[in-house]
Amino acid sequence: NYLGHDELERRQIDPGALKTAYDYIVVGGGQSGLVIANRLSEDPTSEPSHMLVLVIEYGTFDNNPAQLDPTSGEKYPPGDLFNVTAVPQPGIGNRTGTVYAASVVGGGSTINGMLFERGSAEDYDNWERLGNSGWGFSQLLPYFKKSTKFNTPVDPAVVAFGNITWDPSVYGTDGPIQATYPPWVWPGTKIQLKAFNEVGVPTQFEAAGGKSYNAYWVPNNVNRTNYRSYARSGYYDPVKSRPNLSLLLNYRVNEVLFSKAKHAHSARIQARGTPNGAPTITVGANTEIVLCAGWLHTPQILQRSGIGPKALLTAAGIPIISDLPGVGSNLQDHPPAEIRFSYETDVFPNPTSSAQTNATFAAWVQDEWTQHRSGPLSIPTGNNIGAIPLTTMNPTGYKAIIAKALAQTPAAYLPKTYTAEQLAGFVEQRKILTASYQSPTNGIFEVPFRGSGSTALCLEKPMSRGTVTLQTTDLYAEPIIDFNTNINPVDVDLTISAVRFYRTWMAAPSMQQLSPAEVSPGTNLTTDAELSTWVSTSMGTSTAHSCGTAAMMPQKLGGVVSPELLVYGVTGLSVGDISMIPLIPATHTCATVYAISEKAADLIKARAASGYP
Ligand SMILES: Cc1cc2nc3c(=O)[nH]c(=O)nc-3n(C[C@H](O)[C@H](O)[C@H](O)COP(=O)(O)OP(=O)(O)OC[C@H]3O[C@@H](n4cnc5c(N)ncnc54)[C@H](O)[C@@H]3O)c2cc1C
Repeated sequence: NYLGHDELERRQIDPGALKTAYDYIVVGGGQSGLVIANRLSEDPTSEPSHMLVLVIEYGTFDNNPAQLDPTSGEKYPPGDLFNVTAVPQPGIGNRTGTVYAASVVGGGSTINGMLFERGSAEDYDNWERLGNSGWGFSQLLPYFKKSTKFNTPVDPAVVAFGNITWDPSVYGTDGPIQATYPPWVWPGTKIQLKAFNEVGVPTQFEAAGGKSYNAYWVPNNVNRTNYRSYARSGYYDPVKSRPNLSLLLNYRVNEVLFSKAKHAHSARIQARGTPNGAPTITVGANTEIVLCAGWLHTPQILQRSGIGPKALLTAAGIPIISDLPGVGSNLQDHPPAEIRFSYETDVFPNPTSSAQTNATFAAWVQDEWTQHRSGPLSIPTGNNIGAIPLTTMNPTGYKAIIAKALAQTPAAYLPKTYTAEQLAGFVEQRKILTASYQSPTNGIFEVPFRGSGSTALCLEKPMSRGTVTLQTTDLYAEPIIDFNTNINPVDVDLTISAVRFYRTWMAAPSMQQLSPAEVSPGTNLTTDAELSTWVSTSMGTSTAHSCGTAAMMPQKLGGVVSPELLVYGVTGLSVGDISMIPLIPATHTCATVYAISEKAADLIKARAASGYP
């Protein structure tokens, strides 16, 4: 059929057909898991590369054709997500906030908004500054390229109308994930860009070469005919004939099991939906087990396996294999604050009201899509981002915010469980973050825009840190999620700076043709105290960019994995997903996860080639 999924499902192996052991077990067939499984199973015929790879995925395929259309980028089908909530968040008025964790083959890439951008060079250089040699932007750029194929946009008239610019040299030409600009630009976007320029935010010619700050165009991960290009279509479907690659669906990895010498030798798995105590299967891994279960479950699996904070494991009755306090800590995201302006004299057509109020336009939109896969419905969540440096947002106040951050007692706003090592790690992070706060080449707030007056202001470099903690009374229940959103008052100060700057943007000369009228926060809220209250009632927990819960940092700084992505204190176990991020980059995370997992695969292959210790 259209997706060829009958054939795909025939390939999916039955638990009864499992071998006793594989060379590699990849835990989680989400975005990073499919990348790593593809690369590790490359070259199946020539020894010694004939590696048997098993991917174990909790979810299944999403074969709904609508999930491949750009409009799926804002739908987030509940069946493709874990049904979880965070604990009440004191920093945002005790609201619980949304949690996004994918539970489907392809993971986040199957359901995400298809905004395909990278962070700035500084974002990744900061990882290296934290003691992670080899992870700066120049070393990651080859992997960004390797994962991508940039297609020249199909409609030159749209490119000319929007003045969309790009530099093909920063993209790959034959990578598995396709990217391009869709054949539509809302006219209001051009006005918004011009207004940004007027308030000191220039437009980048191309952001993906390490310049994702100020204002810029962002491609979407879609193919030339505007179908979602994602881990399944790019890394899994094309390799379905490989005899050495197997995918087991609807199974949950409970634990990784270790030898006396603390070598990870097998995974214990259980059929999805079966109760605690139901039969499990143990599958062996001769070479390595790679955790790719995402920011929420990679730390949970580690903790269940005896790798995590000693006190937590003891409370849960789990024998300690490696006392790593950082497992499940360091949780970061981009908390969003919804800001709303109404454009009283909006241009036509616009994304806010034109399709609702003009039947002719609405019919044209549908027709354009069904006949040509073009027009407004070809845009997923958008193509324009402002990533605003703090020095631009708050030129007179940024030094005071930095001074406040540096004067804080580090433990004051961190989870009570933080050890001396973790505190030292946070102090290092704070040094780096405050340097970013005064950098003109790093975005601190993201303002996505697409011609409408309302958007989510996203805090790109928060000081607050959350946790993912095993339920000690039910190890197989979903873990306790605490984002600690805005718990550090510096995050509130940064958000207030962003709100004020948004107002400055709306007051720019070019913007006046749209007559922007503030709806929320509301013009009556002006003082720090008033805006602080607004922030706490309107900020959310997540933009689905959660990361950092098995961070790559030196162990003496509370890290969980080394720059080779190997888990400290054991052998044969690595992390290849978004959990390894030590400091959240100022970008949507999908492209970064492709680069991380491509690099992870190379690291794994290199150690296999050089012989394991
Ligand atoms: C709704 C949503 C919208 C987003 N929008 C964008 C966007 O527009 N642009 C952008 O750049 N980024 C976006 N992102 C972020 C990006 O998609 C993610 O950061 C990325 O996909 C994470 O990849 P991962 O491999 O670390 O985890 P995932 O892709 O989440 O993969 C983890 C996999 O592990 C499986 N799993 C979990 N536990 C177990 C277990 N115990 N045993 C076996 N399998 C298990 C899960 O089912 C899942 O398939 C979005 C994410 C979401 C969820």
